[in-house]
Amino acid sequence: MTTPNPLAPSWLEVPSDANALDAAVWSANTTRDATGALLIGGVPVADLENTYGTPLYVVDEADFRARATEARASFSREFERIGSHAKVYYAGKAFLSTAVAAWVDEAGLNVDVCTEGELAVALAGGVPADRIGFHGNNKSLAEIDQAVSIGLGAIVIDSLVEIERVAEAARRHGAVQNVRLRVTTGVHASTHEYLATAREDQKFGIPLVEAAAAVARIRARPELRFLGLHSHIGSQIFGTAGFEEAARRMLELHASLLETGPVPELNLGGGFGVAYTSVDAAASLAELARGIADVVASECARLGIPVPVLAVEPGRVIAAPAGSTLYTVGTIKDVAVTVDEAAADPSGDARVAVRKYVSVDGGMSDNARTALYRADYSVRLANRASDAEAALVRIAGKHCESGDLVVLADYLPGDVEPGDLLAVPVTGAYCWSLSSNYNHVGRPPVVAVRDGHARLLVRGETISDLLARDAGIGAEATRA
Ligand SMILES: Cc1ncc(COP(=O)(O)O)c(C=O)c1O
Ligand SMILES: N[C@@H](CCCC[NH3+])C(=O)O
Repeated sequence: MTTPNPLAPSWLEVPSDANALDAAVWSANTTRDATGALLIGGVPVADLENTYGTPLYVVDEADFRARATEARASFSREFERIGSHAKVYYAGKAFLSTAVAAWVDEAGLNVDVCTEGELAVALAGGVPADRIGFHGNNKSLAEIDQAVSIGLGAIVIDSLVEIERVAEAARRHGAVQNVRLRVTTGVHASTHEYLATAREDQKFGIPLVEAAAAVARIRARPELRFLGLHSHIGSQIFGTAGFEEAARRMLELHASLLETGPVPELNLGGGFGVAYTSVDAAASLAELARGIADVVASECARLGIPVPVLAVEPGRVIAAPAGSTLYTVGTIKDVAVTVDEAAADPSGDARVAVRKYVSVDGGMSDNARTALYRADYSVRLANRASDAEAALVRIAGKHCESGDLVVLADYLPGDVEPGDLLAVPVTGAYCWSLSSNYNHVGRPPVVAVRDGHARLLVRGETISDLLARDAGIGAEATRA
């Protein structure tokens, strides 16, 4: 048994088996074959590497679809139990391609988009316009015009000026547009500061105290139909307490608005957290749906109002656990690090521990979350299993930036070597969608694996693609 490395974070335990695949973080159809190599959706990772190269985003299609179906079923079951009806929107920002849009459509979900790009993909994937919602704190006039012209299911108004903008577009098109109003409840969701969206001092929505006046302005426009309020408290939130508190605050306002007109729906947004490592304890969709339903039912009873139709917008909880990323190891360095407490030892007897820096062929360009939020991930050897003693590793990328890290800390078999394949789980949300071309590295492809077959969902970018976008007219002309 390996002794714990003093450089490891306190939550990270030395694994009894550094090859084990914890079901809490690996997609449902990830296994090891008889040789110890990973199979994802029944496809050997060596085949994926040979066909598509690395880095590679791999989506376990059956797992993704099952999570989409479960989201719809859990919220429908619980909301119908309290006499409501669920409208479940998949938040496309987590990860959207035309195939993914078709999967969620087939699972009976609506789709939530926040740009004309996401809208184009959802429509190209065959999602009917009336099942799409449009968000965003700064929708362009063109985006609003397009949304109204194609009869989008709902536009979420995010600021006062948008009331006029959407109404004007509807007037031009002779339409009546369904709208929601995004309200900031002041709930301080326990998540990374950059992922909290209902605190006072941020850009989304309008404050609770200004909402009634805004709704009056919406209702005064015959081109708009007020569907109800919208709240989204943030993302990667564990537990149900934040959502329940937001529901309470929203229902108070909802009830007061019912005194002056209809309010058929309430949208409580997304933000449901997932386990990124074995120590994260994420609530199940069933628990979340039950907790929200119970609070809504009791608040509506207390306020003496009918239970509205309830909308939710899960993204990460559907997409993240179904995805993983494959990398190839390039270089490895055993870096001797002075352990902090020992360094402060007056005897001067500083202790040194080794952190193994394992560098892979991707990095912050395919997974920005570690650099952006110091997000934790885990990692496993993918091309083989090994009995070697576990070593503390840090998985670094290939970018010219010391913060270019994919996995801050985990244990891998200590014989990890250049050429090995590594797999990082739970990368199905906000990895491809946040990817970049930093250092002129092309975005990796995305493949779906299912029943032993792989199919390309999104083509990777080659250096030729990047060069083709360069508007310079070639070295000769530039230098002339
Ligand atoms: C308005 C809105 N709805 C839904 C989501 C989806 O959130 P998540 O992927 O955390 O479920 C987001 C992202 O935080 C959002 O901004
Ligand atoms: N990009 C964030 C989530 C943002 C959610 C959208 N409002 C993440 O990777 O966790």
